Amino acid sequence: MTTLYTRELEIAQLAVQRAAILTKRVFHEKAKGTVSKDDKSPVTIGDFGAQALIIAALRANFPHDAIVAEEEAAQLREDAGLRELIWGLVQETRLEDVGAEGLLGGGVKDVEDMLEVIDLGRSEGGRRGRVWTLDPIDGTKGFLRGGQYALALALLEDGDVKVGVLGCPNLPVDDAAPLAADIGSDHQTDDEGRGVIFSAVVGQGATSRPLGTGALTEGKKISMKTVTDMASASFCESVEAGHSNQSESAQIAQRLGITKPSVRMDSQAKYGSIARGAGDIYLRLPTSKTYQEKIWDHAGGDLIVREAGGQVTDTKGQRLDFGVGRTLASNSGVIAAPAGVHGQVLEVVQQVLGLK
Ligand SMILES: Nc1ncnc2c1ncn2[C@@H]1O[C@H](COP(=O)(O)OS(=O)(=O)O)[C@@H](OP(=O)(O)O)[C@H]1O
Ligand SMILES: [Mg+2]
Ligand SMILES: [Mg+2]
Ligand SMILES: [Mg+2]
Repeated sequence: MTTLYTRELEIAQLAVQRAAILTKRVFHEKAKGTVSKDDKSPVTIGDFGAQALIIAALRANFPHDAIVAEEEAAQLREDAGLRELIWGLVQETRLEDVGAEGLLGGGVKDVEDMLEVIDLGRSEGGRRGRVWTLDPIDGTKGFLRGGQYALALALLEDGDVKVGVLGCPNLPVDDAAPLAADIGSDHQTDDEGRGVIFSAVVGQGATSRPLGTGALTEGKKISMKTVTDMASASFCESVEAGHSNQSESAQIAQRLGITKPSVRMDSQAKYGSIARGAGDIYLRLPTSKTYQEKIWDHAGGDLIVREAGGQVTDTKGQRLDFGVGRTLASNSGVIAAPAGVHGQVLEVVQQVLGLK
């Protein structure tokens, strides 16, 4: 009998939900109006705090699993003020539901233990065994401007994504809500109707549910839209021009006959948005030969899109390979689209990039 990953999914979702309580609090109390990620910036506090809370839950429940996470504690070891600030937040953050909080177990003993917990995320990853990958705040720029960001957690087994969870505090709960660009939208004063967790287990489909503050509420199956007419399709890409080549994506859209402008959004909220049919295609085109994408920026989204009826490859048409270490060293770019049109999109991407 195959493993159902029921417990992994539940713990991952609750851990993400709890950490989102911290990131939202940090945003409301500290982040408004801040624009950069300097040493003491709110996003730094949110990054470390969320990483500590999520890894503490993984340590208590799955003590033998390896973890590949974005942040490491070195900076905190140097800075007592920052360390104490984060420790205060970590201690105070609890799920409202006592049973749900109890399921997460363990906890963090003291400041030193918090640093150790953060550094449990330093695994090199690889092809063997169970490896969790975590981005405590994906889309740091989005977080700071009150736009899209995600708490991203996934479980790999022998290099394959088995469980993916994306907590998106600023996306609409409603799967049918229209896709909105990050820039120019003002989410900063309005939490109502926002906050969603996307999740998927391999072979079991993808789900969305409201991002609450207590026990998990019931999930709904999500699926990608079937694209029958490219003229009305929509595509998402990064906000930052340095993260994806936007002049090439514009040419690709034009050749495909897509008439709408791209929706530019930070973070893996892009994967969640196309998985629930709010958008159709996610393009991330390499901007430099040297930057290697990180596994925590894609693992959860990759599984959620594939389980919702999509295909995810790089620009060479190869599946993303999460088993080569902390980066996607053998891939280049990302093309995520409904299975029915992925081949057509890939073809045009390869023409425009001169790959064929
Ligand atoms: N040069 C370069 N090229 C490609 N990707 C890069 C690059 N530099 C950073 N990153 C990673 O991009 C993550 C954010 O991706 P997004 O798609 O959200 O980008 S954007 O913020 O919307 O522009 C971002 O994740 P976070 O650090 O978690 O925000 C980075 O891991
Ligand atoms: Mg990231
Ligand atoms: Mg991050
Ligand atoms: Mg970062």
